[in-house]
Amino acid sequence: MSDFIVNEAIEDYAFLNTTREPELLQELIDETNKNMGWPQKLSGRLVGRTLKMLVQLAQPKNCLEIGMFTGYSALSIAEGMPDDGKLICCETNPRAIEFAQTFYDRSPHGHKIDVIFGRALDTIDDLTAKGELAPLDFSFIDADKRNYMNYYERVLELTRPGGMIVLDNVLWSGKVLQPESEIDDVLVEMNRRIADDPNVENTFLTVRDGMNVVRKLR
Ligand SMILES: C[S@@+](CC[C@H](N)C(=O)[O-])C[C@H]1O[C@@H](n2cnc3c(N)ncnc32)[C@H](O)[C@@H]1O
Repeated sequence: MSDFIVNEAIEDYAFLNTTREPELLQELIDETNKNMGWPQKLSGRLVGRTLKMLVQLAQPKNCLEIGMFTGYSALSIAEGMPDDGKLICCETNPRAIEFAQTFYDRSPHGHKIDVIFGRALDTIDDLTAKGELAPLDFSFIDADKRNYMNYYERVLELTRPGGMIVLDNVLWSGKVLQPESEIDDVLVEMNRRIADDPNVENTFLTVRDGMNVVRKLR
């Protein structure tokens, strides 16, 4: 099934009428396509520029990314962050980490990014035990969908009131309309829980495969 559920011509039109990402990120896309398995995991311009815009407006200092891959979204987030901001990225693929680091080393925003190898839930527990994670200002959740509810709940606890959480792939290629698998059910339940929670407000964007933008109220 395609990752894109918006009409392809409309998707192309939106892409062509969105600010281009910096050249380094275009190079990162090309190199990911050439060198990495499953290059379609990379979120791309529409998601990346949306993240950059949100971060540019909110100016979060304490940020978390769950699921970094080759660093496209991380560099998009870092680009909008203040110079003294910190983005902690959780990733389990050592090759993706090595690849991403070569681009962070070349980016004027790379110094804002710290990568931690390992399963995100373990990393969150470790950092929380050391008092190094909360209060979060901004988080981007984009790793294994089976754990989405766990990620969301942990991150929500650690987010300060007024902080933001963005979840990618919340339309799950449209499978949320006719869930058939356990993973489909996780996405459906999580989207419903967010919309019903009086402690947050959200907007569900039909950008690419769906981005849920959540703001913690209290
Ligand atoms: C969709 S990709 C992320 C794409 C990236 N955010 C971007 O926009 O380019 C998901 C990533 O999550 C990683 N991942 C999967 N399970 C994980 C886990 N339990 N903890 C941390 N990362 C995980 C995968 O290795 C993969 O690189």
